[in-house]
Amino acid sequence: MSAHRLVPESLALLTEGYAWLPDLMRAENDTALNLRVLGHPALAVRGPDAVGFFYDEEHVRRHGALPGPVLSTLFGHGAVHTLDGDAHRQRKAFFLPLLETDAVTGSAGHIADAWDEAVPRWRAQPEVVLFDAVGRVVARGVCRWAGVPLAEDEEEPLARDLLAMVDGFATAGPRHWRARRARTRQEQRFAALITEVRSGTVRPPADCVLDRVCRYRDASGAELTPRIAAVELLNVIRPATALSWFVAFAAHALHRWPEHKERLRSGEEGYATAFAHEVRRFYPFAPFLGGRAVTDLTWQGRHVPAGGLVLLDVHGQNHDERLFKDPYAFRPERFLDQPPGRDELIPQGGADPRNGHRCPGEAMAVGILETLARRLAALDYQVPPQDLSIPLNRIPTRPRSGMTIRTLA
Ligand code: HEM
Repeated sequence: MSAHRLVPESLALLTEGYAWLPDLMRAENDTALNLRVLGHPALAVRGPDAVGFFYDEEHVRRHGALPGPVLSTLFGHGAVHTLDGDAHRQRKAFFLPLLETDAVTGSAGHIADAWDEAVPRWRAQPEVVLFDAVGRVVARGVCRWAGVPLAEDEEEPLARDLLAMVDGFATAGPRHWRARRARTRQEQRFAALITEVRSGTVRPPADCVLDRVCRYRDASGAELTPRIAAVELLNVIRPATALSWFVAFAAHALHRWPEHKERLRSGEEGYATAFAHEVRRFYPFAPFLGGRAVTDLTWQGRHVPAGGLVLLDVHGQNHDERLFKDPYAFRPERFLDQPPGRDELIPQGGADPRNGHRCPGEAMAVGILETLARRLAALDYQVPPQDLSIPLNRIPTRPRSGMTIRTLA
């Protein structure tokens, strides 16, 4: 093992994307690695024990770890992602009801309805780009569920902005500037909505997400400013549209390995859940997560000084053969008899979402993906010739074509 690799890692990240950390780990044949990122010492780790190490607040803090361009696009400045300690616990409480069964079935139900409403429109079109079409379906369904008013003609522009915010967070080019403009536009729009709810001009259903964010109070008893409330409302609506990526991946999997279609259609007990987990494991989404070392840390004999970066190799862990046999085979069956271990499968972070930063929308994401994968498998469509490659140097990646389908009547 070399003590510190001196490759210009930030450059390597841009050129290698998802393969960057896993390749470095493979070269060292290890599950931990010292490296330098933008000239700073860093420690990259993976594995269930490393998840415990990474999510221990005595070890790693999030404040100051997320680059400004990521906040200006993906999460929003002042978002829950950037908080630590009591401030984080208090803010996270707003998101914890998302873990409940009601939220999972309610959101999936509304999104399923929006899918059913969209299918006749798709049948009237020669071709549909599934990635974009699902963005619109999810935006419509999740807004209905969250109590956010959305006129028919607002759906498409909202969906486009939400997808742009996710698509543009990890690049310096035009996609990034599109993402920034999208965030500014939607933060302003949602902040105005929050002001209208607080003044009584708009009356959302009691206890819906919109109602709760307007009433939420932080540790000092103060309500959130309209902008921060808008940021957190968007942190419910926006990640739901990330399901566009996973539904496009599900369509990719059904095209490559059509045998899964029948099993999804048959309604076989547990199969759709196993399929959803395998899509989240197999296909790349979050490459890694990062925080700052609170103090001088040592993990498996490797050190990182206080203030150094600690990276959790999400993509590498989801493809680690020590955890998943034959990791580059798409096999939902692996999750049929045994659900994924909490700290083994980590596409949406690890550890307990109630205590740390793990995604509070994970059960919702699985529920929505299961529901839409079943509907996709039940839909009669053809896949015309197109570029189905999934470039690993694009973050977040997707099938290049967006998965174009021709629906059959
Ligand atoms: C495609 C689906 C999704 C993916 C891949 C995803 C992924 C992630 C990841 C990787 C994190 C960071 C975990 C960490 O920093 O430790 C996260 C956090 C978060 N996610 Fe998701 N997510 C998805 C869906 C959702 C949904 C549907 C919601 C809400 C409805 C949601 C809300 C959040 C929030 C609020 C956080 C911040 C939590 C915190 O900092 O405490 N996500 N998500």
